Amino acid sequence: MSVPNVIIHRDADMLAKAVAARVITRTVDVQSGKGSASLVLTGGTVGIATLAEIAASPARDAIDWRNLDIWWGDERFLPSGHPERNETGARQALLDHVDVDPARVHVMRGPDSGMTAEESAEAYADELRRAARPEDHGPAPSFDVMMLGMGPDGHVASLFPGMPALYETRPVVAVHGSPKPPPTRISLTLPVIQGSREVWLIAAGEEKAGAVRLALSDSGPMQVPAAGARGRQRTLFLLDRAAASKIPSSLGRLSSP
Ligand SMILES: O=C(O)[C@H](O)[C@@H](O)[C@H](O)[C@H](O)COP(=O)(O)O
Repeated sequence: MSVPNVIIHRDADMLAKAVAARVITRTVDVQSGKGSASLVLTGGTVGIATLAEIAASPARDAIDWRNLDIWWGDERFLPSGHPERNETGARQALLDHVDVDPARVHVMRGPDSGMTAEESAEAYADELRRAARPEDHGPAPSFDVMMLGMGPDGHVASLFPGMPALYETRPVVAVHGSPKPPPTRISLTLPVIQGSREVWLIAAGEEKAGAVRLALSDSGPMQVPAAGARGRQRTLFLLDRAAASKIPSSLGRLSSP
């Protein structure tokens, strides 16, 4: 697992713009190397703001949208089209505005599919398994970039502190009783997160500062799930000043003055 690199931007707005630029550049680099790329999206405020900034960027068409797989780190178990679904936010902010291949937009199904949360998690695990290549050495693709938001309690995706989902070895899990509403969710698990080539944890706001500090310390993921947010080749902690305000200054330098 890679050691996190901390990059600090002035505020949440600059953070979303800078991450958007980074997504575009990274995707173009990966596509020029191997043709297609895979990107895992996150819900949450900064996650969706980042997608809106990608949509607004004139450079967005440098991406070959037809050769991109879109996945989610987690989803709220609500019917499709529900305004609280991470998918709905991502479609409105970005996916409805670019030429993605609908067959490569891999959504986690809601109750309107007729599936229970457990069945939906299994269906997603099957989809991941089908997409995995021998070089991924596991039941899920080794994603090129996984973006993760983080809650003030240190949760990432829908992996909340102290919950059994953190011990899960299957790639996808149904989560019940989430402390952040809605209570039922579907989430990728730590082994899949840690199998990603790059993991980018994105956080803004003072209420995240304590969790950011712990996620960079040697806390275990059981207490602070974000401490398990590490990619195989690269881990970035992309923060605004407020979210970075409790980390030792040796760890990060301000990137946007
Ligand atoms: O379904 C969700 O809510 C998310 O995927 C979740 O993991 C989110 O990214 C964090 O809670 C941060 O959310 P904020 O940026 O809104 O604080």
